[in-house]
Amino acid sequence: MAEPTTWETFTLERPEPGIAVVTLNRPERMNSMTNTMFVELEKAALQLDREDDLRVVILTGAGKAFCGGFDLDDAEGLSSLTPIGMLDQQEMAARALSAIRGIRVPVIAAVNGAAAGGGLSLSLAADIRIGSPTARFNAAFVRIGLSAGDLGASWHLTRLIGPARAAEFAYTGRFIEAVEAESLGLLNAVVPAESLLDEALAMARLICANSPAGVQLSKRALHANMEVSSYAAALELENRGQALLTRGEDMPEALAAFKDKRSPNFTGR
Ligand SMILES: CCCCCCCCCCCCC/C=C/C(=O)SCCNC(=O)CCNC(=O)[C@H](O)C(C)(C)COP(=O)(O)OP(=O)(O)OC[C@H]1O[C@@H](n2cnc3c(N)ncnc32)[C@H](O)[C@@H]1OP(=O)(O)O
Repeated sequence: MAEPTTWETFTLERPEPGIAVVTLNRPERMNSMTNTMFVELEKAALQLDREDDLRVVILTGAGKAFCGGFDLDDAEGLSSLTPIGMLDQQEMAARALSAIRGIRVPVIAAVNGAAAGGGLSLSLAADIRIGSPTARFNAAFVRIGLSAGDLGASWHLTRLIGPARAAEFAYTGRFIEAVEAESLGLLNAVVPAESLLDEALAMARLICANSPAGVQLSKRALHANMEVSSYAAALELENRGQALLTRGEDMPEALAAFKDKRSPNFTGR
C-alpha cells in the first residue's frame, strides 16, 4: 500500500487499503486554487488513476472551507497575460479538474464548508458529494466578472439540478446552503461535521466491497451516458461493459460466493 504523501497544496493519505484521501491544505486561504494546486492535483489524479489496488478517492478540505475557488490574490498577476496566455492558464486549470473527474474509481467529495467558484466546479468533478451542515455552494464567478461556464460547472449543474435551477444559481451567484443543496441533489447527504470523513469512509468501504471492475465500468457508463445522444448508444456501451465483465474472474467468484452464502473475494481481474 502506498505511503501518505504531502504535496505543497494538499495531503494524500491512505487510511485503509483501497482508499485514498486528498485534503486540500491551504486553510488560511480557504483552500483557494493556485497554479501549483492545479499542477499538483492533475499529477496526483493521473498517478492515482494508475493504481490497480485503488478503489475510492475521497476529496476534502482542511479548515472551514472546502475550496474558495481561484486564489484571488493570484488573480492580479494574470492581468499581464496575453489572451492566449490566459487561455493556457484556464486550460491548465481545466486539465486538473478533468483529471480528477477522469479517475477510473469513484471520487467522493466530503464538502466540509464553502465550495465557491472553482471550488464548486471541483466538488462537481466528484461523482458523489456528502456535506457537513456548513457545506455551501456558490457560482461566485459572476460576482467577479467571470462566467459560470468554468471548469465544468455549467456542464454539471444543468445535468445535476436542471437548467432552470442552474440558471438561477449561475446568474444570481447566491449561496446554496447544505439543506437546499441536498434537496436539489447537489449533495447526496448532509451529516454532522464531526462525522463527515467517517461517513465518506463508510460509503467508500461499501464501494470497496464490490467488484472493482463492475464499479469502474459503472462509472464509465454513467459518465459516458451523460454524453451519448441516444438510448441505443447507451445500451451499446452498457452491453460492451457487461460483456467485458462476464469474461473476468469477479463475476464467477460472485456467483460462487452467492451459492456458498459467503462474501465474495473480488480481485478486479
Ligand atoms: C477577477 C479574477 C479573475 C481571475 C480569474 C481567472 C483565472 C483563470 C485561470 C484559472 C481558472 C480558475 C477558474 C476559477 C475561477 C474562480 O474560482 S472565480 C471565484 C473565486 N472565488 C471567489 O470569488 C470566492 C471568494 N471567497 C468567498 O466568497 C468567501 O471567502 C468564502 C470562500 C465563501 C468563505 O467565506 P468566509 O467563511 O466568510 O471566509 P472569508 O472571511 O470570506 O475568507 C477568509 C479568508 O480567506 C480568504 N479567501 C477566501 N476566498 C479566497 C480566494 N478565492 N482567494 C484568496 N483568498 C481567499 C479571505 O480573503 C480571507 O482572508 P483574510 O481576510 O486574510 O482572513
